[in-house]
Amino acid sequence: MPSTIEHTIEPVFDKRSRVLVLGSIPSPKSREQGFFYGHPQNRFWRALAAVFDEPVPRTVEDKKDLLLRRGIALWDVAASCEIEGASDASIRNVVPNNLKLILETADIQAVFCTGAKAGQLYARLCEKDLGMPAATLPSTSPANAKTTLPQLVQAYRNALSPYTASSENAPVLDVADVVRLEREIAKRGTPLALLMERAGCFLAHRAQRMAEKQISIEENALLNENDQIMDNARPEDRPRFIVLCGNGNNGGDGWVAARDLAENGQHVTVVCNVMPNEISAQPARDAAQAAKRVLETLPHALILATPTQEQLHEALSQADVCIDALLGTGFEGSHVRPPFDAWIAAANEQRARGMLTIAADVPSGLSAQTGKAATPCVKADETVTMIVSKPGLETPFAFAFCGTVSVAPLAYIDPILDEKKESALAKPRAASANDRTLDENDEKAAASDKRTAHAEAKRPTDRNNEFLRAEAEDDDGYDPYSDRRPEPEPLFQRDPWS
Ligand SMILES: NC(=O)C1=CN([C@@H]2O[C@H](COP(=O)(O)OP(=O)(O)OC[C@H]3O[C@@H](n4cnc5c(N)ncnc54)[C@H](OP(=O)(O)O)[C@@H]3O)[C@@H](O)[C@H]2O)[C@@H](O)CC1
Ligand SMILES: [K+]
Repeated sequence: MPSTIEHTIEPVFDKRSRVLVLGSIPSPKSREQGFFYGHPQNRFWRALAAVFDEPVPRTVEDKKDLLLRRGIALWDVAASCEIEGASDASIRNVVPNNLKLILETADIQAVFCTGAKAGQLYARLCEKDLGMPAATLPSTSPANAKTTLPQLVQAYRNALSPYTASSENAPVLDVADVVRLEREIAKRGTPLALLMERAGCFLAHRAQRMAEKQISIEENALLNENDQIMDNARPEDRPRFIVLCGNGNNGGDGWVAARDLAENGQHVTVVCNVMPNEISAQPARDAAQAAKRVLETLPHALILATPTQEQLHEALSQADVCIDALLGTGFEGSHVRPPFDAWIAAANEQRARGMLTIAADVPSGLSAQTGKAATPCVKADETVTMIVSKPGLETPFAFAFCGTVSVAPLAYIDPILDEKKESALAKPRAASANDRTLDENDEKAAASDKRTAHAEAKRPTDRNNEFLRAEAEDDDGYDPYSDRRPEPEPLFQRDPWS
């Protein structure tokens, strides 16, 4: 029997939205959850996350954050209709939503419908009024079995990418400003604990992607139907992850990443110097305690506390991918103190033997502010830096330690940055990167831009790409990815622009 239903979920949009994505009407499961595409088998959120190479958002807050960060407005065509269950084919007597509400606020440049029914309804009831045609994308519903997840991802990527925001344009902020920014984000409703949860999940996501490359899984097998990456691999063939966790909040990111990897069925060893209840930094202590409780229940997870040098070497020698979460923006000094100095040396040795390393926020031992490397300093293949980039990661020689730098967009910061423009919170990532930033010292900013542009030009995006590797070689043939000490050693104190 058809029943009449009213749409009660608020649309998601703001003045920065550039593309409008419309379904027909929320399914019973979505109505129950109070948010769009809520059925666990619906592939909308998995496809969207894959388009932007992000972890799949889990909560309504994560989903809203992703949409706003990427400039996507989300609603449905119907404000009310008659429908049988979740069957689009049974939809009758549709009263459309007032979509003009969104167009009055945002400069929408394209409209997409998530399935044929929504497309037909839009064309019949909304197109004339709005003066914009809509393109129809394949439905993400499990009922649309003929379209696989990789096909969905491709279709949504092609459609959305020209209009949506990329994290490559994220600004560069001084470490002190990042701390202020984090507090401001928390004040506006995303607590530090949630930022850490997202940071850890981003790290886990990138580490899994790195492992996929490492074990050469076919590109088109990366996203299988269940999005359980590498799920088809036999347990003994799965990659092994090691997570080096420090005693501060950088370590907290590592504990969350370890928990997330283990929950995804991966083999994980956490190496730590203190147990979670001894961590004084918050939110790291709570996050690490929660992670420990989960890890202890999983047979493929191991916690190695205060290991001997032999135990550490043994654990590293079995790892395919290492997450370095020892020291982040709180690191100080020209030397890393024991025992982390020995841990870093051991991790770098193992990397030279083929283990891949991914650094949380900044390679441990590298100053996020100046780019100066301490003794010793982690050499990473990739650095996942949180929220925004930091000046130290943009210095000319930092990429010898950072590898590829990617920004994990943990929160929707554009409104904050725009408001803080006048107070000179942000400065641009590259000379042309964006125009919403100011600096109190124009000369300093210009020098920083020049260095940034230089670093951008020199940073290889793929260490396996021979051309990029060749370009990354300095004049003396120094390859930053090798473990040979450069001759002459590039000193961070020496400003190549002076
Ligand atoms: N705030 C947030 O909500 C979020 C924060 N986030 C994350 O937090 C990170 C910043 O965390 P943080 O400020 O706790 O500092 P952190 O980098 O862990 O370092 C402190 C530790 O380093 C140690 N240490 C220092 N110098 C040393 C040396 N020479 N040699 C050896 N050890 C040394 C110091 O030791 P201590 O001086 O206490 O003995 C202390 O234990 C940031 O990078 C990001 O990853 C994200 O999750 C987003 C949400
Ligand atoms: K780190």
